[in-house]
Amino acid sequence: MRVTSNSTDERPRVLECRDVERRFGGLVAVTGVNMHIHQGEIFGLVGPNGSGKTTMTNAITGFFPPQKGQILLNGENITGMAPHKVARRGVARTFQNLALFNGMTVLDNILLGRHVHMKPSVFRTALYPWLARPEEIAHREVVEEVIDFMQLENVRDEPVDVIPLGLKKRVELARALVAEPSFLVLDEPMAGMNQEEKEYMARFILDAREERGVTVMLIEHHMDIITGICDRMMVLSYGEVIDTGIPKDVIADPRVIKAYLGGAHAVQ
Ligand SMILES: Nc1ncnc2c1ncn2[C@@H]1O[C@H](COP(=O)(O)OP(=O)(O)OP(=O)(O)O)[C@@H](O)[C@H]1O
Repeated sequence: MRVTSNSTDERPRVLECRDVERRFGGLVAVTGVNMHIHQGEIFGLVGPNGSGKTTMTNAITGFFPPQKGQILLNGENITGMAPHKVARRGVARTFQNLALFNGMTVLDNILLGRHVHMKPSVFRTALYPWLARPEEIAHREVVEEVIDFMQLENVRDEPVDVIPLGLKKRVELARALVAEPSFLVLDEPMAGMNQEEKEYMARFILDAREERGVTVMLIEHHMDIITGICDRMMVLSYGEVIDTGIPKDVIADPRVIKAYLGGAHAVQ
């Protein structure tokens, strides 16, 4: 099914969520969520702890499908689709808690992000290793280019567990980017970072949009980052949307101020 935009923004909608609901037992984690993200946007998703941000991320990426509503990616209904199939459609994500493989190098962790493009031809590769060579070289080229883009050259051969948190978060973003996504979902990519590291990460996200044409959904608690780099934002509270719009307007909304002052995070 194709969906056309009926807002004043004529850009195609990469993502559209319609009346999405997800429950866990008796707990309604999100309900009645309507949202859309245009091609090329950086879209912020914010809300106090437990408001349903990660639940929406998991619903979109196929990890926990919604029980009600629809999710459309580039006009295609992907509701309930398995995560690997969503990934093959150009969606990559990072996780709130680091999901890197300790003991492996930075390079090998990033290389894992290419798995969506790798052919499962273990048998053929074992018998005829030379057939796998061109494919491996192509994967390596993408990885090298992303290592350069994310400025990880100096730590490429380090075990990932010994590098600082700011760099680990950068490795996660690099692993998502080597999948060559068109839509990137970032779940708190700046958690635990100092100001300088946050600004670096914000720059990489902006560059990913400018230089790689990626559309971004950004979950963040740091309101200064959201207002600084997002084109539009949406606020969830207790699993429901309380406002969507350009950051300047949304952070002035009394309902948003109340939700934040009632929670752990203040609007800055
Ligand atoms: N797998 C799960 N099983 C049971 N309850 C869950 C599960 N995932 C989320 N929840 C509940 O759903 C609600 C929304 O949680 P969610 O993690 O989506 O919020 P969040 O906005 O991402 O919070 P945070 O900012 O703390 O990460 C919470 O009450 C949470 O306890």
